[in-house]
Amino acid sequence: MKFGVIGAGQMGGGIAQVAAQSGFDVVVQDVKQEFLDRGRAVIEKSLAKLHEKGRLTDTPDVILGRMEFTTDLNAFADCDLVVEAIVENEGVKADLFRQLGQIVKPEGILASNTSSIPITALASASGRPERFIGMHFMNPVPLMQLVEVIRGYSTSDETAQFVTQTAERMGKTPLACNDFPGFVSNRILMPMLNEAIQCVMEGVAEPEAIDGIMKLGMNHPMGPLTLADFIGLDTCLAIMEVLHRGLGDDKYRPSPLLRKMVQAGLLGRKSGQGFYTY
Ligand SMILES: CC(=O)CC(=O)SCCNC(=O)CCNC(=O)[C@H](O)C(C)(C)COP(=O)(O)OP(=O)(O)OC[C@H]1O[C@@H](n2cnc3c(N)ncnc32)[C@H](O)[C@@H]1OP(=O)(O)O
Ligand SMILES: NC(=O)C1=CN([C@@H]2O[C@H](COP(=O)(O)OP(=O)(O)OC[C@H]3O[C@@H](n4cnc5c(N)ncnc54)[C@H](OP(=O)(O)O)[C@@H]3O)[C@@H](O)[C@H]2O)C=CC1
Repeated sequence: MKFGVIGAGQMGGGIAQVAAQSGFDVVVQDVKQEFLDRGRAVIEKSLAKLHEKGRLTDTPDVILGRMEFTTDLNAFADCDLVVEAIVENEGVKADLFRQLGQIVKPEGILASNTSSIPITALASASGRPERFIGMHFMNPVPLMQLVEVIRGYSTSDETAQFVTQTAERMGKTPLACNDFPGFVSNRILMPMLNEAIQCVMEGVAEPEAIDGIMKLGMNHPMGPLTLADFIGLDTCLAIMEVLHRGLGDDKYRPSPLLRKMVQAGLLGRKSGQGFYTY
């Protein structure tokens, strides 16, 4: 199978890596060569770590040999499945899917790794809504078990079955849900992270204490502020805005502190500064 990935950021890189580990031929595209180089370096580091622990069936060189990195969208023409993992912005994603719908062979399936944006709207932009679906991996992709599979209004049974089987071939556990803002994962997770940020703003406790309380008290592997930094505060804000707008309830209002930090360029781990310094 030929597997396409758009975006070589933390999610796109992880999805491409796991697809190549699973034996697929993978094409990864991003808008600039420097993003591809950065993405490839992260993949190499992750593969080295997994190899060292004996968790790969092939060597890192063999896996990397299945991967092609390009800035050209036309490289997706003969892909069987293309998963998009670019910035969490509906307009930007819809523009991309408008182009992809013209480029990828008609029988090819298009999927979005969006955290929250309506799959049905992106499916319409692609011009092939029956062969369009949400394939939502979790971060960090090489370590996390879940793929949330989200059917749009017109997604066909064949498309849902193909993507479910592909997720299984990638060693993941696919779980299905319907197309509502934030799906299941982020409808439940993101208000908790937003509330933790609100606690910082209101001076309820220091970030370290908030994280410590949730780690030690609830056995969460990462505290909510560490996790928000890990996901990216820009992505967290974009998801809260989709929940707020899409569900029309003020309980999803993004914390003003979250908004201010994004405006200040404090995006978490990827910018070197968020609730913590990296
Ligand atoms: C926003 C959305 O739309 C949806 C989302 O994805 S929300 C985010 C979902 N993800 C989470 O909630 C993640 C929560 N965190 C965790 O589950 C865990 O902290 C974790 C799995 C990330 C790491 O596990 P851990 O045992 O706590 O930490 P850590 O010891 O640092 O990592 C374990 C090992 O994996 C390695 N590792 C970490 N990331 C890796 C990667 N991408 N590839 C390979 N190895 C990796 C670490 O280097 C470490 O190796 P050593 O044992 O040799 O030191
Ligand atoms: N972070 C997370 O924990 C998770 C995120 N997601 C979703 O995955 C998607 C990607 O997130 P994430 O990997 O964290 O983001 P990143 O910022 O790490 O990566 C996004 C990548 O896409 C590139 N990009 C931006 N616009 C375009 C475009 N028009 N065409 C091609 N590439 C483009 C970015 O380049 P540039 O650097 O120029 O912006 C960057 O390399 C989002 O939809 C997000 O909601 C899903 C699950 C978990």
